[in-house]
Amino acid sequence: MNIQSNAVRRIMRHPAAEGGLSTGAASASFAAPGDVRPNRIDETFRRIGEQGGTALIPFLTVGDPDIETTLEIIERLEDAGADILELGVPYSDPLADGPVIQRASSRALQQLITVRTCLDIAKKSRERGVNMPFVLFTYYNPVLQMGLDEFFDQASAHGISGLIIPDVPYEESGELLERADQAGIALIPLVAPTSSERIERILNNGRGFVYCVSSLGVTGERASFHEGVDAFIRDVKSRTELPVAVGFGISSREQVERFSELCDGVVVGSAIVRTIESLIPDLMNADKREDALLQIRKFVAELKV
Ligand SMILES: O=P(O)(O)OC[C@@H](O)[C@@H](O)c1c[nH]c2ccccc12
Repeated sequence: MNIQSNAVRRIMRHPAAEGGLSTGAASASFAAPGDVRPNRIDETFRRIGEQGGTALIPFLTVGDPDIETTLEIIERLEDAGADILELGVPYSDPLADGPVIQRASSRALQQLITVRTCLDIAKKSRERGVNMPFVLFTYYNPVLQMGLDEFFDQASAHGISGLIIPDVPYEESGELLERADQAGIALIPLVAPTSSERIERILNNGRGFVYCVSSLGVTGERASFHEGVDAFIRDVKSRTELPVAVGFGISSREQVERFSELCDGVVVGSAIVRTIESLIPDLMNADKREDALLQIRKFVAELKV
């Protein structure tokens, strides 16, 4: 199938995601706060909300196991029904990540993946007809290394819609929020069951969507979640007009279905990264590559509710 037909196929599946076509939404279910320009993340949640669905938000580590494979996996994720994609910038000290994503970061760093590579991947994916909004996930150090001016100029130019920086607390994110707003990029806040009295201030400065962390600790598949997680998500939902997504530990359709009752989106990272990891030998084998890519697509398609 040539790229042109891929692009057509993708646009036909997500016409509203193009942003150029009206969804006919009389009232936005989820409005960007204040005068912040709505971006494609808002449109995506609104479209899915109107359909009574839940946004599926995969995370992958860019460049794991290599750049071309990441590009092909991104296409399969969209084909599988992913609605928004978290593009993870590999980092040498991923303090919030469990062993699966730590290993993926190490493999990607061996490919010399940088923030710029990740932005290039975003641009190349667009050229290949991928429509879903991209959320760049990065620790703060790579952004500092690049310089804030250059980072936001390049992120905006490469079509990044959202940004998650887990190691910058809300209290120190004033300049980042200002620059992200200027660049038209949603700085997505993370809230945890322990955020308590800080939640109000975090939500008041939220953009794009609110990322509820389901459990304490680091990323990684879980059989159970923080005991008060349902009440926590309901509380966050009651305090914001933004869409609310939950992540950390989610790895099965049953878990996605459970959380889709409570929120507007579900983030799945480690389970997808581990699936990719388990298939690396086949992904590197020309005779088995296509089947391995199909297995990744099937795994993710099973998570779409
Ligand atoms: O991997 P999990 O348990 O499915 O959780 C999502 C997570 O991968 C992704 O959102 C993420 C990757 N690294 C992070 C660090 C902090 C918060 C979130 C993240």
